[in-house]
Amino acid sequence: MERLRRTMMFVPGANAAMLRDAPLYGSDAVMFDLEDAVSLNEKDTARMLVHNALKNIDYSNVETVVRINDLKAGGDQDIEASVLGGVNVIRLPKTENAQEIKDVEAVIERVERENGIEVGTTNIMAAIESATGILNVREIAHASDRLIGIALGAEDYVTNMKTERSATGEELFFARSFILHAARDAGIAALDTVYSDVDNEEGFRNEVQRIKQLGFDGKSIINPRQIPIVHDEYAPTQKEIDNAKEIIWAIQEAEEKGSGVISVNGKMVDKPIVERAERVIALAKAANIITEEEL
Ligand SMILES: CC(C)(COP(=O)(O)OP(=O)(O)OC[C@H]1O[C@@H](n2cnc3c(N)ncnc32)[C@H](O)[C@@H]1OP(=O)(O)O)[C@@H](O)C(=O)NCCC(=O)NCCSC(=O)C[C@@](O)(CC(=O)O)C(=O)O
Ligand SMILES: [Mg+2]
Repeated sequence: MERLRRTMMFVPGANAAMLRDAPLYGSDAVMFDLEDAVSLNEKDTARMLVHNALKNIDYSNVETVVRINDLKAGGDQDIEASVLGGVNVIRLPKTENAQEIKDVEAVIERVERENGIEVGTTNIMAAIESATGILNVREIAHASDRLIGIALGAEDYVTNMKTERSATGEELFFARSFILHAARDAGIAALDTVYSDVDNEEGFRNEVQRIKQLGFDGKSIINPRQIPIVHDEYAPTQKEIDNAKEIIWAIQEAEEKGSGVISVNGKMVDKPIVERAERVIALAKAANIITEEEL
């Protein structure tokens, strides 16, 4: 089953208490930051804290991600500490071209080989945060078999574009659409950017509704209070669940009779509609609206 990535919560790598409590809040992924949330004089401490957290804290089903520094600024040491800690995903910030992902992959592979870790265990995510990155996102999306997703980093992106973030987000529409198309073309996840105004619940909810409608799998977030809002917006309604169940049962019945297309409540149902119904069921299970056993 496809892994859900509705919420990927940034946790500053130098904050030991936040690293400890991060998995308790219920996000789909926790993302330990060694880059911009860590000051230069705390980089070594943060790397060590993140390594120890990965090794000693039970993150259970919560996917672990580490946002590393540029390879020229300690990123190789960040990778080593994270891979040895058993991280699931390395996130490269400010990715501008495919070669940078290949370089990250080479370091990961070396660390895996040298330490008896099965080669290919560690996944990669690319965060795109500039015009150059957006224009190269198609190649980036295909740069490595380890790449499981692409994320937008809008704070750096709008700075690079010489603008600011607005409530309606029109300055991000092209970047979001381009990232989504590249991710879907490569068959990987698309993650939207952080919403920095943590106390503005209404503005955050509006943004979540917009990015869900565009097609994003989820969002990078910065605070536990943002988790229930995203999960709530991504949770299907009972009507959507009932409709999805009906579609799946009907297509199973049709396939038994040798047909791939049928009509449910007067509407044609074929493969893409079945795929959408299956996603509704997966989201309903993730939100504990229905049990794993149902369907
Ligand atoms: C925003 C704020 C200061 C608010 O603090 P507040 O104190 O008001 O929060 P409260 O709600 O009161 O906290 C209630 C309880 O939750 C605990 N708690 C809070 N946040 C927690 C958390 N994240 N992890 C675990 N625990 C947490 C807290 O310790 C407390 O625990 P307790 O005392 O026990 O009750 C805080 O959240 C925070 O630091 N967030 C992370 C910020 C960060 O990482 N920024 C870098 C990544 S973005 C970037 O770089 C831009 C980007 O690159 C992005 C891209 O690329 O996508 C681009 O370009 O766009
Ligand atoms: Mg950034």
